[in-house]
Amino acid sequence: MSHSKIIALASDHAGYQLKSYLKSYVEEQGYETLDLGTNGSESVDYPDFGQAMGVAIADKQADFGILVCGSGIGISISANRNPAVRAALCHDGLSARLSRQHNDANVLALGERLIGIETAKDCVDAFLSTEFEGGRHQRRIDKMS
Ligand SMILES: O=C(CO)[C@H](O)[C@H](O)[C@H](O)COP(=O)(O)O
Repeated sequence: MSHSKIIALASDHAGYQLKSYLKSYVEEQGYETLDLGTNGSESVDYPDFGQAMGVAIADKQADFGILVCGSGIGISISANRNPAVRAALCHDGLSARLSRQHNDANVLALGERLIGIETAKDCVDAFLSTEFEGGRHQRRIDKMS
């Protein structure tokens, strides 16, 4: 099945393996991907990749983003400095689902050193299959803009 949506992915060195795995995972589901790096295990700085995600989302080069660093914390903080980004750091599928339903999150952040592959897949599946509910939640999103 092919999707019209483009998923941008970015990580630092500590998230590189999970980012690579998830890139293939979403491509197998028919999504187009935009890989913003990093491209190996050499130590790099997560703000460079969080900022790259912010630009990709702000410029509408991608519909959604997936960020990975060791904990997911640094790279999500970095991406959230861009006003176009609502990045949600998730450790379980329910959080990922709620981040879409209530927060209209457009970027999912994960910590490779904290969660396993199956949990990461649960998060991605929930994130990409859940719609924003709007209504009272839209009012709250508007207040953040
Ligand atoms: O930002 C982080 C922690 O808040 C990430 O986990 C980074 O990936 C981590 O800090 C990288 O650490 P390293 O010791 O340089 O590999």
